[in-house]
Amino acid sequence: MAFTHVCLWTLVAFVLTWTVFYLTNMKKKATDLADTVAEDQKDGAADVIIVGAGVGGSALAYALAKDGRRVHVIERDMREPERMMGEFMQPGGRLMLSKLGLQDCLEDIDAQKATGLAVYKDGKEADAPFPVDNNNFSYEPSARSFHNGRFVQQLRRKAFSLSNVRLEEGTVKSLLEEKGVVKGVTYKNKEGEETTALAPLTVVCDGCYSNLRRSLNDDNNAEIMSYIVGYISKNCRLEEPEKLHLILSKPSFTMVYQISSTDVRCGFEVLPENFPSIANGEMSTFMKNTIVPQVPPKLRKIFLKGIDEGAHIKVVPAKRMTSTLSKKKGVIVLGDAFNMRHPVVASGMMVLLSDILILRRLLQPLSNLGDANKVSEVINSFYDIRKPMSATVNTLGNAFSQVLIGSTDEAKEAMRQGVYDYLCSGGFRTSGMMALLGGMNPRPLSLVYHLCAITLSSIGQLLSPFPSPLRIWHSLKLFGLAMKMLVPNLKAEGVSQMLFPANAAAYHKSYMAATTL
Ligand SMILES: Cc1cc2nc3c(=O)[nH]c(=O)nc-3n(C[C@H](O)[C@H](O)[C@H](O)COP(=O)(O)OP(=O)(O)OC[C@H]3O[C@@H](n4cnc5c(N)ncnc54)[C@H](O)[C@@H]3O)c2cc1C
Repeated sequence: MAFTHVCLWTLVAFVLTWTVFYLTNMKKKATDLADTVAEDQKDGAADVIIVGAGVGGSALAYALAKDGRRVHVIERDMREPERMMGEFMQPGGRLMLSKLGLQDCLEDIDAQKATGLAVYKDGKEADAPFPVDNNNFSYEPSARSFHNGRFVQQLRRKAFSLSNVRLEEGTVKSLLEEKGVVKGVTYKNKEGEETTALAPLTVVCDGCYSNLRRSLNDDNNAEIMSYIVGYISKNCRLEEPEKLHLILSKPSFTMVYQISSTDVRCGFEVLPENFPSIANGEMSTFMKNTIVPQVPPKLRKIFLKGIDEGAHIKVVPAKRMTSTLSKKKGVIVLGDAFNMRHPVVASGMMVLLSDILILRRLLQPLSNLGDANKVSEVINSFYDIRKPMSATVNTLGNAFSQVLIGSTDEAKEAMRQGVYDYLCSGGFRTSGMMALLGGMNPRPLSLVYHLCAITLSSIGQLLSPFPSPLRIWHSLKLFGLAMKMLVPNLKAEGVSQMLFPANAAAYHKSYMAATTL
């Protein structure tokens, strides 16, 4: 009995001692952190830490530094990236670049001018150019295609030419946090030492494979929709290099476009359930037997060139992820770490640049970023103001990607045909869709209008020449499919309030005000 008492009291004493030690230590750490933040601020340390110097991190560093902020960028790899993403800058994205003063980053990288799409389906071909007479779009209405890595290096060079931008090579491991407020990051520097950096504001811009977003959002809704498989055919030039060639092939779309004066990107979408193995040669067979025969003859030679020359085949997941605001203060997540849509609309960089423009504008009135509550207010309004652009592009991307998947279902096929007919019919339909795709008309209401028009014209085609019971059945199915495609996407984007004309006008106005310099 006495022995049990001794043991129990020893255990209680141990727990008490440990608790006191732990609490004292925590308090000391918190005080140390607060002291270091204050000390760092006095020493002229950074106002903002940016994690990642990809498209978003570099562009943001430039924009904030231009406004006089001291920016510390931590990037894990400063070498030129070699990626199969972010190779096409829509006209709307070019406008954003110019508003940020970064338009020259598209120069000296052998970027190619693109005036629109050439769309192919079942042996037919049609052009869908960007509209040239869009009064609402005050910039040259063409896109640029390029090697992503060259563009990223230009952005980095431009940002780091500013004396108040400090670039450091290092890998960020975690966010430093105190009572729900992010104070900085821990990272491994180039020498391999674990160290910390502190600033009143941390921007997480670490891309689509972001580790940090998980520590900020419980709601990690990133979903892999499919895979994009691609390679580069070298030393060749397309007959029409100024068009992005989109083939409505099966199982899904194929794309071919010039990314430099001598290089052509060839790529296609594969659905996760039928992914051929690259290692055992199934992919090569799939490309040669399934994809190549569907590539129009005028593009086929170039498409085959890369395969025959053993070009390196890359596979990138096509993800979608709706944006979620972090509840923590002192931190903003941007770019692919924040929001993703299907890459078929080639618009991730455009949405990101539009976000940077808005954020920079909203932060400008704050003389210092130390007031976490004020910064949080900015982040909340940023989330609303970005909607016209982000919701339009995200909904378009996710809906478009579902329509482009080939199917044996008659209703689905009618919708796919309907998209081709509508996009390629010329006039108002083509210019309307291409203005949305090019980011020249960031209005969700216009998108809903065009998607409803596509649905109705597809139903009209299905019912003609007369509405038999089977045709009526397929039409009802098509209508159901369209709703299933549109409603969840709109709901996920939270744009229902934007669909009321009065609200839509107000949202559009605040978006335009925030992106006008
Ligand atoms: C297949 C595909 C094709 C696409 N094509 C297009 C297109 O044609 N046009 C278009 O506009 N958009 C396209 N996108 C989307 C576009 O590429 C992205 O939206 C854009 O690159 C996102 O930029 P970012 O700055 O968020 O990320 P990134 O440009 O990926 O930059 C992230 C940076 O963070 C660094 N980093 C990551 N983790 C850490 C860490 N822990 N510490 C330090 N640094 C870190 C990385 O090294 C990288 O430099 C495509 C996407 C996919 C998947």
